[in-house]
Amino acid sequence: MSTASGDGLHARVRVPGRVEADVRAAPGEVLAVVGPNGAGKSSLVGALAGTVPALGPVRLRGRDVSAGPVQERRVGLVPQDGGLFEHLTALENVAFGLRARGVRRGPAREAAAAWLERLGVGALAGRRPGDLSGGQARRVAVARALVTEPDLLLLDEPFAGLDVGVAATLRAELGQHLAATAAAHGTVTLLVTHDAVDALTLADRVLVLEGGRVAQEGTPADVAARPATAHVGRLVGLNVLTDADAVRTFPPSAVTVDLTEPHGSARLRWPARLLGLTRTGDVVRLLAEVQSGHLEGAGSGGEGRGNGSTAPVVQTLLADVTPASAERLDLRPGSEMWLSVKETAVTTATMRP
Ligand SMILES: Nc1ncnc2c1ncn2[C@@H]1O[C@H](COP(=O)(O)OP(=O)(O)OP(=O)(O)O)[C@@H](O)[C@H]1O
Repeated sequence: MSTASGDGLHARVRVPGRVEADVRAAPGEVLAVVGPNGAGKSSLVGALAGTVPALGPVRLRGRDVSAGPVQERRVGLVPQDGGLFEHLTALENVAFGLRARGVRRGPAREAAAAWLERLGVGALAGRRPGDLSGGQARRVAVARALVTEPDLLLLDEPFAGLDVGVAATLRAELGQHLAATAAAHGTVTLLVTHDAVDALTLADRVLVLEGGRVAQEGTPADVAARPATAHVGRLVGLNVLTDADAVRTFPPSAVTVDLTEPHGSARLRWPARLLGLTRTGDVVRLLAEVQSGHLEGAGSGGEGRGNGSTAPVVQTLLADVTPASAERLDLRPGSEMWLSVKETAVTTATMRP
């Protein structure tokens, strides 16, 4: 196992007329790449994978791989369509990358079977892609990329086209796999997405591309609090809370702000501290810090939620209020308050048991 993680990724990608971007990621980091259609996301992925001709160095673990043969880049690619070979079984698809690297048939199949098992599709090892559902095929494609222990994992819209529930479950599980792979191998992940939930739940940092250039770069909370472009503003108009058992999303407009603990049925609520506020038009957007271990459910269905079984984690939430409310509540950075949201406004994705 390679634990020397070197310098992670540093690439200066230039695909003339399509994209020009300086991309850096520390070992183990997950970088979400967002941007409107035609921004250059797929061109960037192709350039890093070596499938789109590009200029500029691509340094992985301190070594420039841009001049060498593509098959020698330790890059795992999950393309938008999954890219599975139709004539191979799931197991053969996953073993393929290892075989191409000279791993013998027996060990390659063993490793492939183990990864299919980890992705929850071990029982489907003998099926061909045509006999898998969209979600199952995506799991096989992810297993195929991860089995090779890549230095760089490229996920191009990994949840596109899946139905919402399948995407939510896979997203939550993928987060765990990415964390494990990052810890074991220092793998850098670059995740292209059109979905704010992906960017906010899975990424350590977000890179915004527009017109082939980097328009903004920062932590998900930074980018969500101060989006540099209208596209990003629309994209990140969501709160995401990650707990041990579930990922919950809801819009800032659904959050209610009170100075004392609110009562009422079926609301989730958190004591919070205001970090900052910005006014845009008729809306004041608040950025606040909450401890997710203090997540409290009122009314029905509150079991297992923030019940102290895991250490509280500080997370940030956005809340949109009217300028009049902000004034009435005398909100300023450092203010203590309560945030709450109706359970019906929350979308919950639970992990596969
Ligand atoms: N094969 C190609 N040859 C020439 N230009 C291309 C090619 N593919 C894409 N482009 C152009 O390069 C620019 C970036 O496209 P790219 O597909 O990388 O964007 P994207 O952000 O991935 O878009 P989308 O979200 O629609 O997939 C666009 O102006 C596009 O028209």
